[in-house]
This record gives sequence, C-alpha cells and structure tokens, in this order.
Amino acid sequence: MFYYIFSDLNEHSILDNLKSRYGRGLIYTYTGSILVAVNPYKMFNIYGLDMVKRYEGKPLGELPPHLFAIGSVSYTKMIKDNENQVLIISGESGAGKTESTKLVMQYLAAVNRSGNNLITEQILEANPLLESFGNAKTIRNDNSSRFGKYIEVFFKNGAIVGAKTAEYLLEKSRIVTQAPEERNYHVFYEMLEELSDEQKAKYGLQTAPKYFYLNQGGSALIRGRDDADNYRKLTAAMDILNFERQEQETIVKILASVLHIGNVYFKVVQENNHDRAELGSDAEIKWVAHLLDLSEDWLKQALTSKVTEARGDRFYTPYNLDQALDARDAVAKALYCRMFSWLVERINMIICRAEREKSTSLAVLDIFGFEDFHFNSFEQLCINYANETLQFFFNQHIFRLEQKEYSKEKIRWEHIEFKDNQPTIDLVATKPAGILHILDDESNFPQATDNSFLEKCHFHHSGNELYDKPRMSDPEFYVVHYAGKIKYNVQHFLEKNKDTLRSDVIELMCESKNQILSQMFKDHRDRLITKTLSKTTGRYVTVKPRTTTVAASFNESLLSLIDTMSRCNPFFVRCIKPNAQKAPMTFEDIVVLDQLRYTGMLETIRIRKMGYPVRIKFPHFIERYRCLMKGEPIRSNQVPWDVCKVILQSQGPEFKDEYQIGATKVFMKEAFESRLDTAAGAIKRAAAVRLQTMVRTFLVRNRHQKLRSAVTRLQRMVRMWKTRRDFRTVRNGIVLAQAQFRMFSQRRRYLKTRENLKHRLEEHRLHRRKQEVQAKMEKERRGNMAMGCVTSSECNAAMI
Ligand SMILES: Nc1ncnc2c1ncn2[C@@H]1O[C@H](COP(=O)(O)OP(=O)(O)OP(=O)(O)O)[C@@H](O)[C@H]1O
Repeated sequence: MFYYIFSDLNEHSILDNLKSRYGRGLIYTYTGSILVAVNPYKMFNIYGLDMVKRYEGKPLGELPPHLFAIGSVSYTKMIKDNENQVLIISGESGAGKTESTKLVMQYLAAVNRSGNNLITEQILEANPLLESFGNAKTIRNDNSSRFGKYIEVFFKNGAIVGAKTAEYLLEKSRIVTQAPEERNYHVFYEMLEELSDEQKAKYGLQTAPKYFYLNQGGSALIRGRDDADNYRKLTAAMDILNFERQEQETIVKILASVLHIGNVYFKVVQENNHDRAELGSDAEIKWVAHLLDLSEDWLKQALTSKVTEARGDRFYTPYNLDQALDARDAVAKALYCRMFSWLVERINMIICRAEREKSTSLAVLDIFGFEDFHFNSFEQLCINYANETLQFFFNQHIFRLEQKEYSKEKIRWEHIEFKDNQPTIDLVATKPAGILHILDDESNFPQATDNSFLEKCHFHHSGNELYDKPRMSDPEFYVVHYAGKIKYNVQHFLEKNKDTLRSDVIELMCESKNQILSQMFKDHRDRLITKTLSKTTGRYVTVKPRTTTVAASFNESLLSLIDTMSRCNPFFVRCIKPNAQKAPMTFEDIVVLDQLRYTGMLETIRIRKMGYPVRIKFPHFIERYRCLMKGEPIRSNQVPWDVCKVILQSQGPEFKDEYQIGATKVFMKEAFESRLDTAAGAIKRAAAVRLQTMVRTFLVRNRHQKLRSAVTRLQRMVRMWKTRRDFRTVRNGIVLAQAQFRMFSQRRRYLKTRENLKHRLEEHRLHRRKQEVQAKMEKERRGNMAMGCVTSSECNAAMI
C-alpha cells in the first residue's frame, strides 16, 4: 500500500486532510514528497528502536508518513547515489523544528554502520550543549532555539565519521533584555541552580533574581524543566566532547562576568555643562576584572568613555548615561556571543575529523520560519529575507521536480511559465539598491540616521509594486513577501545593523591574561583583518576592512549556505504549530492555514496550478471515468493510453488544452477534473437508480436469480466508482437492496426448510406404515403356517 496522501493539492484539501489525520493522532502527512509535521504537544510512542527498524531502508510511501521515513530515504539515497543530502526543517517558533532535528539525528545514530560509538555519542551530546547556550524560554516556546543551525553529518561507507555545525544569527538582545514571561539563555539559570555555595562564592555569584540580566522577564523557573539536572547534563556533555578543565572554568567565568556586568550601574555627573556617566560602584567591576584577568582601569575606561586615536595620540570622550549603558551591554553581548561562536568552533574541532575527505554528508537545516509580528524590526527583515531566499531554493526544487516529472512523462512543457520570488529577493538584498545594501551604505556613513535610510529606500523603490510607503509619515516601509505583505519599522535599524562586536571591546578582551579568553577574541580579530598581497612590494599587507555589518555578514553566510545546499539533494519537512496555547492535540484552522502559507506550501500549489496539478495513473483514471465511454466496451487490443484518450475526448474538442496524456499518467487542470467528476457522477447516479429499480422489481416478482445478478452489479459499481459523492448514493442503494435480498433469502431458506420437513415427515409416516404392513403380513403368515395354508403372497410367488 502506498501512502501518498495528496495527489491533487489545493489549500482546503490540505487543511482538511491534516485536520482529519491529526484528529486520529496521525501527526505526519506527505504532500508530494514534502513531509508536514503537525506538533502534537504530547509525546507519542512512535520513535523507538522498533520504529527505526521498521522504516530502515524502506522507500518513501511504503509505510505511513513519518520523520524516520525521510531519514531512511535520505540516508539510503546518500549511500546508493553517493550524493550529499539535506533535510530542510522549517516552521515558526514552537512548531517542532528542534525536536524533529533531534529525532533525525537519533535515527542516523541508530542506523549508521559505524563501529566507533564515541564519535556518534559526541555528535549527539553537542545538541544539549548548544541547547543550554542557544535556547531560551519565550512566550511561544519554553525551549526556543534563538539561533539557526545547519548540521552536516559526514559518512563513509554508511558509517558516521564526523559532523559540523554552522550557526546563524544568535539573538543578541536576549543577553541584556528579556520581555515579560521570557528568560535569558538557559545556561545562566542552570549554572546558578547547580553550583554549590562554595563554587558560587568563588565566582561571586548569587541567585537568579539578583541579576538584572536574569530578572526582567519575571519568573526564573520553567514548569517541568529541571535546570540543575540540565547543568549536570551540560558538564557531562563537555566531558564527552573533551572540553578541558580550564576551558570549562573559563566558560563559567565568562557567564559569571556577564551577570556581574549587567549589575553595573552609573551615576550622572555634570561636567562643563555636559552630563557624564560615572560608575556607581566598583564591586561588579572588580569581579569582572578578576574573573576575566583584565586590567580594572581599562575595563572602567571602556565602560565610561570612547577612545579615538589620531596621529598616535589617544583621546577619551566621556559617555553620557545612555552611551555608558550601551557600552555595558555591548561588553556583555560581545562576551556571550564570542563565547557561543567559540563553543561551536570548539565542538566542530572535536567532531569534525580529518576523515571528512571523500565522505558524503547528510545535513539538517533547522532555521527560523517567516515572522510577522505587530512590530517588525531589523531582525524580522533578516529572517524574512532568509526565508525568501530559502523559498526561492524550495520553488526551484519543486519546479525542477515538476520539470523532471513532465519530461519523464513526455509532456509538452514549453507553455508552462513559472514565476519565482526573485524580484522580492532583489528588493531586500544587499545587491545595489537593495534595502539591505542601502542600510549597509548608511551604516558606514557617520551622519546617517534611520530616517535618512528610510528616505533612500522610498526614493529607490517607490515605483516597485513589491514595495510600499505608509500613508502617514510613520517610520515604516512595506515589503510584499511570498507569504504576505509585511510592515517594517525602521527604528534602530542602523544601530542594530552596526551591532557587530565593537572593536574597542575586542581589543580589551585580547589583552586578558586568560589565554583561552584572549585567544577567543584574537582569532575573531584576525578574521576581520583581511591580508592582501600588495602588487608593488609582493608582500602581504594588512587591510583595515570596511565596517562589517550584521546584514553583510548574514547575507554572506546565507549565500554560502544556499551554495552548499544547492549541491545536495533536498528533502523538506514543514513543521506546523496547530494552536498558540501549546495545547495538546488542538487544531485551529486559521492558525494552520497561515502557516501553510508561511512555510511555502501554498506557494507549491501555485506552482503546480500553473501546470497540470492533477495527475492520475492510467488504471485509476480508467476505473474512475470508464462510465464516460457510454457503454462502449474496452477492446482487448486497446492500450490504456487509447482508453484514456477516448474518455478525455468524450468532453469535446474545446477542452483539448485542459489535459495531456503522459506515459503512465493523465495530467489535468483542476477545473477539467471537476468537469469529468460531474459528468461521471451524473451517469453513475442514473445507473445506480436504474439498478435499484431493477432490484426492487425482481424482489417483488420473486425472481431470485436476476435479483442476485443485479445486486452483484451494484456491488461492483461501488467498488469501481470511488468518487465519494457517487459512492454514498450507490452505497445507500446497495445497503437497502442487500437488506431486502437477505430477507428474501431467509424466507426462501425458511420455505425450503419447511418443505423439507414436510417431506421428511411424509417419508417417516410412509416408512412407519410400511413397517406396520410388513409386521401384519408376517403375523398373518405365521398364523397360516400353523393352519397349513399359504398366504396370498406365497401364492403369488408360486404362480410366477
Ligand atoms: N514530535 C513531537 N512530539 C511531541 N511533542 C513535540 C514534538 N515536536 C515538538 N513537540 C513539543 O513542542 C515543543 C516545541 O518544539 P520545538 O522546540 O522543537 O519547536 P521549534 O520549532 O524548534 O521552536 P523554536 O523555533 O522556538 O526553537 C517541544 O518542547 C515539545 O514539547
């Protein structure tokens, strides 16, 4: 049995199918080869080793839809075709991407042919580690990944030999601010829960509510989450991943320093008619300087004044309160972000072995979905730009699949035009005149403001139909994305875009006496400085780069990601969040429909609709529409292709552009399919009514044999006519006829039995009579013998 759920895609059929399957506890559904996973918010027992074994090596569609089926097909394809594979898992926050990624990784760990369990274990252990540092509680998800990740697992001869993780856009603002009901990254709370009083004293730590960077969201606890236990798991993972003691110690010191920095406060002092920020207390600074092995004075200076250099001289400009608070947060963000990237690099060093050469890879992309909030800012523009680019990739894939299918089926293709979302990508992109490009230009121009950026966007794009200005003079612009029209507010765009690690903070950390910490920042600094070969001297010269902006570096990593993925064979998993309350097994149509749009499912329909979205295999087509041949028999020498042609042509020549007959399937437009269904339905219903009348007539006339054949024909009709509407009419008729037929048969049986009984009774009576006669004759004979005369029968015998 094959489990391709939708042969024809349309918005409502997808929604209805998902809903009815979800209601039956079936959370996975295929639409074509795309797996849709609707979050059940309740663990089903469907991920055990028995399921791994069940799905291992099975082609897609042979077993019910499942994440393991995708894992199995991609793994088998990678080995068989020696081709890299990628699973693109997308969906909005809380839809189930991270869980799906973990399940796929577990599946791969279970089926791979590696004799080395350590590397597999290390790869799996990297997950809780990154989760502690990169996940946090948000109002949408208690364990929300605040970064995108691309995990490549490398295989040789079917065995795992290593893995590599790339991270995208860690949410920096969370380190210093959290919305109500939200938390900072898990690791802070886990550390404070698990460290003993003695250890806490060593780092000057207290409880979570004492820290400004941890107490802004309210409750520090998450129901059902054991922070202390997670910290134990985290340290165990670090041990398995060979993190040295000193490295682990430095991590705790950095985390503690971030918390101390957050508690630094400032006083405002008047100086020469200007406000100047002055440190409120020394205690936190002393702890940070101690833990990070930094000069206390340099740290104070970095928090209270800006350093500029001119002709070898250094000038210090004091910060006002806002600038000082920004500087404080910048140090905290720089420390945490750099540590996070270093952790990823460090994990990669351990699990990404040299054996990677000549290996094939199976990658999983777990990336934030399309976002449309009440207030959309720079982060949403980047995320939606990434989604727009991924959608382009997805469309191209679907388009390629379509093209492949059409050419395999020898369908004429040239009339079908596919529109893609490239114009929107160009509008947002970092290409000349793209919104992000304008932003980058402005970011390198000291006098620029958010408004000047907006004006330039309006100037360049007001004629573009994918761009819109607000009616009022609000600081906003609209972009028409594939998933809808989104309003962006440009407030803080420039500042957010420039929010790469500040060079003064990098310099400060490079000076640390803690080798691990200073190396972390030196590596980063070296990467920023590009070395170019000077043409005149032939020597390498150090070139100070153009300020790297968030948009530019994000765009660069996005393009490299797309480039890597385009060399892989992709599979798509679309995760859907069925309700906003995280309620188990609750399906809300509006919520799901929105996501079908955001995950690009409806876009797929659009692409398919431009061609021939309905495809039906010949035998199925003939079975379904045979009645349109109007009684004309199928000759034994008639091939299915010809039969389909006769059926299709029955609708008249004016519909010839509505369908094409391929090598094994009939391709149709949706409207033409409806037409065929309507025509076939009418014929079938009329035939059903005729047959039902016949059944009734035969029943009345007691024509048993004819009745039986009419019921058989009705039954066959039901089996053959699979369209639901007709099925119901005929089925009702047949149920009635069958009931009548049963009654009729019972009566016949009853009559027959009664007849038999009568007959047997008669026989019995006759037999008894015979015996009586014989007994009488015997008696008579004996009496006569005694008297010396013969009986009448003996007399008869003598005569013969
Ligand atoms: N297959 C599943 N079975 C049972 N529960 C699930 C499944 N997938 C997800 N969940 C539940 O949904 C929650 C959110 O899932 P997950 O963290 O994977 O979402 P996400 O899409 O990665 O969100 P974010 O983008 O915020 O990281 C999980 O903590 C879990 O409770």
